[in-house]
Amino acid sequence: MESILSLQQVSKTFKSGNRLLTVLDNVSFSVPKGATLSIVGPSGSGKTTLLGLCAGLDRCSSGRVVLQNNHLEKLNEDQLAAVRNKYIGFIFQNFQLMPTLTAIENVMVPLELRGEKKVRARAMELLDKVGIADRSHHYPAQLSGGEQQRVSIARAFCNRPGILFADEPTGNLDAETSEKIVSLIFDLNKEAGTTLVLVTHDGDLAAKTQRIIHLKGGKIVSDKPTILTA
Ligand SMILES: Nc1ncnc2c1ncn2[C@@H]1O[C@H](COP(=O)(O)OP(=O)(O)OP(=O)(O)O)[C@@H](O)[C@H]1O
Repeated sequence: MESILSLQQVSKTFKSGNRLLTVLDNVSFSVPKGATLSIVGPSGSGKTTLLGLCAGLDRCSSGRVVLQNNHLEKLNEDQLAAVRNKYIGFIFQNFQLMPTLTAIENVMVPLELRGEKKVRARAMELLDKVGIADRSHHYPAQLSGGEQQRVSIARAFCNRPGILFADEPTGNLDAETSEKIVSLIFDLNKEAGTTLVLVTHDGDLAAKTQRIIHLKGGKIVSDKPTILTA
């Protein structure tokens, strides 16, 4: 099956004083279009760093990241931004909404950057889909954590991304809100055929994806299909 994402021998090192810290060590895997995948592992194992490299938010020290036939290491910052805008949605654990913009404006920004027309109507449609159309004129500080996460999901889906990366999408939410957010992500995922790559500490959430990659000390220690019970 065609891959939307492929990593080949990816390593990431950081300088710490005069020492080199290897955070990702020779990581390789491919993700077929439309698949769902979780990346799990202990704190500090490199999960967030890996997601950032896959999404073109950061660059690897060696190796290759190929996303939708684009070799990310060969792109300059503007080209990377264009690839992110065209193919990628990203949901952060701490939402990362712009505090000075209302909910609807937060969703409109990426649409405007793409030069789309009727952006307000489209943003409203997305807020409606995630169930917070009635909060569209609230600023992030006036929204609960779950509501902010819904806005960030609407924003992540606004460019109809081929692939969605979510870093602990339910990490800051209570159990009930988490459940709603998870079904929202998987529903939107099914509807649009979006590939889903999640980082999570939540075993139940990981078990909902088709495959689980386990990282330890920056290396893949297992990469297996999930045994789906439902
Ligand atoms: N910019 C940086 N400079 C130096 N070290 C960094 C940098 N970013 C991350 N690291 C280190 O890389 C390691 C992996 O961090 P990362 O955030 O990817 O782990 P994680 O698996 O996502 O952890 P958690 O589950 O706690 O979020 C950590 O030891 C961290 O301190």
